[in-house]
Amino acid sequence: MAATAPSHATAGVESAPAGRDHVVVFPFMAKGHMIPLLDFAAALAAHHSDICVTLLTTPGNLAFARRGLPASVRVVVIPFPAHPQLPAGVESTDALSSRAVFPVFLRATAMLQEPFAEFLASLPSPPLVLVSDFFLGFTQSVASDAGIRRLTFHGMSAFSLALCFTLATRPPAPVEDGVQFHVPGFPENVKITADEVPDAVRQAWNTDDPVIQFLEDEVRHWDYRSWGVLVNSFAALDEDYTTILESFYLPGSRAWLVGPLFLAAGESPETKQECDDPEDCLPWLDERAGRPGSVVYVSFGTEVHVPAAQLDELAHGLVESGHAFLWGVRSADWSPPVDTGADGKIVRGWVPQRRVLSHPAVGAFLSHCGWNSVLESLAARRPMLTWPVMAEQAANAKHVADIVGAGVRVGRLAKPVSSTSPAVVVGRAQVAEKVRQLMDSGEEGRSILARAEEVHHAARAAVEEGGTSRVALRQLVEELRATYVAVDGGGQTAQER
Ligand SMILES: O=c1ccn([C@@H]2O[C@H](COP(=O)(O)OP(=O)(O)O[C@H]3O[C@H](CO)[C@@H](O)[C@H](O)[C@H]3O)[C@@H](O)[C@H]2O)c(=O)[nH]1
Repeated sequence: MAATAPSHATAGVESAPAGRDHVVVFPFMAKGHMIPLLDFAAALAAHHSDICVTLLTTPGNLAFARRGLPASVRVVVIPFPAHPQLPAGVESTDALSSRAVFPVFLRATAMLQEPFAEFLASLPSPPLVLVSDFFLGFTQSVASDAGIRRLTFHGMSAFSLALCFTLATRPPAPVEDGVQFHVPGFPENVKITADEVPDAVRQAWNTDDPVIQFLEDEVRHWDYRSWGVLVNSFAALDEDYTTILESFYLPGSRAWLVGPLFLAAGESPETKQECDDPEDCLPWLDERAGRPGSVVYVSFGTEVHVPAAQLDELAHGLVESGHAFLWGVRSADWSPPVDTGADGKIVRGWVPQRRVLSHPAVGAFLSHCGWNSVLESLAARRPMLTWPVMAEQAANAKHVADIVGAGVRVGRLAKPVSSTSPAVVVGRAQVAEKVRQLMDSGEEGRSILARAEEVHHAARAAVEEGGTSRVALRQLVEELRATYVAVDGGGQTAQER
């Protein structure tokens, strides 16, 4: 690799990092993938101050990245590739006009290979490790060529990831809708239905969707060759699935459960002051602080597009439930068909979700079950109303509601099952009933709350001194350091597997 005219710029501290004390983190440009890796960078900097952490991102993501990081993490910016089908300035999936543009976005991010290679070539010595998202599969080949080990990150739980890998390689015999089946290698009591199988896996069985092809190539060719896999979860929630997960990687590779990463990161002076609350959600909740646990927080994350007909039913259902709600809606052109009253707040902009969830006025989270939302909700002792839509969210809902017992199921897919069929709509009566089931302090609601409380304590314990995640982070650094050797003449590190 030639190190001529590198096309990257450093924003932050300028010190030239030495290999053995340097970790490079490269997140995919989607909020649900970026946030946990920002937290990983912050956690590493907080607990291993002798390591220099460099976060790699693109210009359009710089401000968001910087806001989530302590000043000690160095940020390097590489240009986002121009793609004829992608409007200039769209550098994160939450800015995509629809899910249909996602394949184009993936192709654009694959073009980051060259500036990424230039960046690595400009380093004085190979870093201790590269931590990069599986969507950036090219990072494996570039790092490998440069004699650098790569730790892959998927954003998912060990449960969902192990499920994806197992079912992708061992499809079950056809089963009817709603019939539960056992997944090879999983504990006997864990059974799932066909519609809980993650989208990418189900589609891979019978379509040639371009996104699925991309993901399959990423995993088969690159991901399984990683030195290990970083998981934003913790042993009490996910240890039953780590052995299955590890079996897909090269012998000796480990799944490192070092989360919840936002708790492991803690709050630096910079991130503590930074609270992006453009819609004044927190003051609105403060007004309801006298009624602890009375508000349902509603959000479908940063990727899901919910059809207007479904949003209408949800609005009616929330009002009919009689409970207060705070709802972050992504669709700019949708208006509620019903007067939501003073106790129903709908916001369009960014919600400071973690702070909202830990606010005393909030009692539950109606969520699409993105993995970050699951962790944030349970860590804040908030039980969940699960409403998965896409990706591995139905598996996460299974995990929360049936395996952990900290949630009530509201519905499943709000999206059309095919391009010609109408969206599946969960009716208002069902929404209202499920909200009341959890919020009306019946016996079931109390036992679900108790489970959320247990997960909250386990999550905190995991990241404290001596906790499973804190120990795993230390072991990860120790093992990387113990096996670090500079590049040999053939461009391979001795420890490369
Ligand atoms: O207004 C908002 C919206 C989101 N968030 C944060 O954004 C993240 C959203 O992540 P997540 O809940 O995981 O949802 P998605 O953005 O939908 O996540 C994608 O990535 C996840 C991790 O791989 C997957 O589990 C999901 O299925 C996939 O849709 C969380 O940290 C939220 O706290 C906010 O703080 N404010």
